[in-house]
Order: sequence, then C-alpha cells, then structure tokens
Amino acid sequence: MKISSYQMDIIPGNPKKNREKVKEWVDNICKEESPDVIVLPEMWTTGYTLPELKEIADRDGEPTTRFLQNLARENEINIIGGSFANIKDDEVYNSAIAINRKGEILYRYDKVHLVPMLDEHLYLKAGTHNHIFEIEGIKAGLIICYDLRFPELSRQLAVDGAEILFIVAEWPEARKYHWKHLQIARAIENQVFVVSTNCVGQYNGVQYCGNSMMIDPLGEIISCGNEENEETITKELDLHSVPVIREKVPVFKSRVPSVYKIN
Ligand SMILES: O=C(O)CCC(=O)C(=O)O
Repeated sequence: MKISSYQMDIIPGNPKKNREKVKEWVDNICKEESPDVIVLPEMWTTGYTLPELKEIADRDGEPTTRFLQNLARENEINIIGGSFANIKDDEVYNSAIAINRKGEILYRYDKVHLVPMLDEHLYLKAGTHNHIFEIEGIKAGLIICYDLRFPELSRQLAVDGAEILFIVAEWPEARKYHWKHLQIARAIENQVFVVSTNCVGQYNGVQYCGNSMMIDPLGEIISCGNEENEETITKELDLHSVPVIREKVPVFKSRVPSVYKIN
C-alpha cells in the first residue's frame, strides 16, 4: 500500500483557501506518485481557530465531505481526510473521515478525547464511538491527535483487528518528545503500522512540530517529516508483515484481560 501524507501549513480560519491548497496538492501527488492512499492532518480546513468555529465550520460535514469525495473519484484514490470542524445539531465536533476510490464514505469519526490544555471542551463536543474500518481490504483504525495519549483506544482497535493506525494531528512543538515516542510505543505494543500526519507552521503563539511519521509494527521509523516546512511523505508499506510479526511475538494471544482492572 503506497501512502502519501501531506504535512501541511494550514491557513488559519480560511476553509476555502485550504480546500484549494489541498486540491492542488492531491492533483499533483496523484500525477507524480500514484499513491493508493493520501492522508491529511487534523482540522485542516480552519486550523485551531476555536473561537471562530461556529461561524466557519462545516454543517453536517458539508462542503468538505463532497469536496473530498470528488477528489477521491477524480483521482481514483483513497483519502484519509484528516479532520475538520463540523457542526451537527448546533454543536461543533472535530470530525475525521475516510473515503474510498469511488468516493464512498468508509468511516466517520468524531474526536473522543478533547484537550483540556486548549480548553477544547468550551468550543467542541466530544464523540462517543471509535471502531475499525476497511480500506483496500486492510483493517484500519483512525484517531485524532490527543487520542494518541490513551493507549486503550488504540489497543481496542488492534484487538478488533486493525493492522494500520492512522493518526491525524496538530501537535505542538512544546510536546514533540511525546508525539514521537508515543507513536513508536503504539506501533510496538499493538504490532501495527502507524501512519501519522501532523501540520507545520504556527497559530496564536503555538508552533506545530511536523515529524509526520510512518512506523512499522516493530517500532522502526520508516519515514519522518521535517519539523518546520510543508512536506509530502510517500512510502510503500508491506502490510503482509503484520501477521508474521504477530506470530513471532504473540502479544495478542498472551493477553490476560481478566487481570486488567481498567475499564
Ligand atoms: O496531547 C498533546 O500534547 C497535544 C494534543 C493536541 O494538540 C490536540 O489534540 O489537538
């Protein structure tokens, strides 16, 4: 599976310009690299302009969903569409989406863990569900940024069969060490490929740290983006290695859930 990740410098508060930017990137990358899957970062239509979201967010997923569906169909490409601010029943959610080559929606997810350090709970409503989906016949999970800190969420996806974990983010420079090492931990403990897409640039005094990564199920970094600039990371992943690795070190067979007391 050839995957291209867009480590984007998001234009704050300007969904139209960001959609134009993404269209240009997708059209070019599809011509140059013909990936099977492309991945966008968290909140890529608006950036983290939390106080403005009620005015500029999508409504019931539109127009961003249709925009991504058209891009998927035109380029015959699967899209992990990052996430975008999305108003449903007058509440703003941080909504992620996955779309196949025919433009069909494979999965929708609203970020479950809101970030106290950003007062997200004042602006956003949390989602309540997360589950696996299939992309090109591969079982996958999709989480958003702060979700990475909760091993239970990724573990549940792996126990349910995920072999690849997509992480879309706007992770700050201030906690870059956590960003890199938690991803490696999630890959090793769950024996999954991790594909993450972070943004770069800064907004409102927060510097984002790039370092979008592709990591194999042994925790080896296959590819890592730079820290400051827009970049496309493209790699071919051999997903057949997952069952082989899980057979050699049979973590899932060795689990003893009856001993674990956390809910
Ligand atoms: O957990 C962190 O340190 C960063 C999380 C974050 O910025 C986010 O979820 O948007």
